[in-house]
Amino acid sequence: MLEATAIGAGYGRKQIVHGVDLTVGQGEILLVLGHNGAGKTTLMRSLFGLLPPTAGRIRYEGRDIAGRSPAQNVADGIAFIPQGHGIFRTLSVRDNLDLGAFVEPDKSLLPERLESIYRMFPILKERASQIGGTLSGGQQQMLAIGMALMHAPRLVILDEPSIGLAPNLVDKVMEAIAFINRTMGTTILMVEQNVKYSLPIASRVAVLKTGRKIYDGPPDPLHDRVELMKLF
Ligand SMILES: Nc1ncnc2c1ncn2[C@@H]1O[C@H](COP(=O)(O)OP(=O)(O)OP(=O)(O)O)[C@@H](O)[C@H]1O
Repeated sequence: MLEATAIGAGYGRKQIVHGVDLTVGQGEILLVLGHNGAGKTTLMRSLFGLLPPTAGRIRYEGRDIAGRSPAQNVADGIAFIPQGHGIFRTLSVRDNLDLGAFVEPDKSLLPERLESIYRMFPILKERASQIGGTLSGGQQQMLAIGMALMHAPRLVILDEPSIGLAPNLVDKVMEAIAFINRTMGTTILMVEQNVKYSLPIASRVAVLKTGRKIYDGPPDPLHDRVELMKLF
């Protein structure tokens, strides 16, 4: 579904990502691991169009998308959920969800979509009129995912959805991501630091180290702590 080849990215003259190849197959959950500062966020931002890559090619569903704007990518079925959720903190839960649907041209699809999100995250229905910024961290993450789902993306890019969450909430967020993947067929590209909770839901894993990919393969070998440590 997504095929990035020899991606380079950075800030000004500071090159952060060096020649990374990354493919995400239709229906996969690709987990991107790596220590702090490895360049995971920089890579995701460049794939989504927030930071134009300095090198390489990005193909999505067979089309070249390098250089496209985030708005064009959203309209083409890609959602990006940034670190720290990216919700509108001063707006209500319902208003956030409505804004998530902003790019959907067929508004008649929205009531059913909203109901399915409420079924998935009943807390969002209970708190529909509450101001987003007053939700707990876990609830804000659910809202960010709900907003993304309002435009029925085919590919969701998530940047560290577990950050700042208590372990029981991390578990719930991972469960929700796996559920969306399984029931809606949504392809997931997810950056995480929390190996314990993210590895069990991954179909494949890529590990970045100082801007280079050093592992790309099945999650199974990484359940072995010694193998995992070799990569960090
Ligand atoms: N806007 C920016 N301007 C300049 N340098 C930046 C910018 N954003 C990130 N960097 C640098 O790029 C490097 C990689 O950062 P990045 O956020 O991509 O890593 P990461 O793997 O996502 O780390 P973390 O897991 O801590 O979020 C770091 O050295 C960081 O300081």
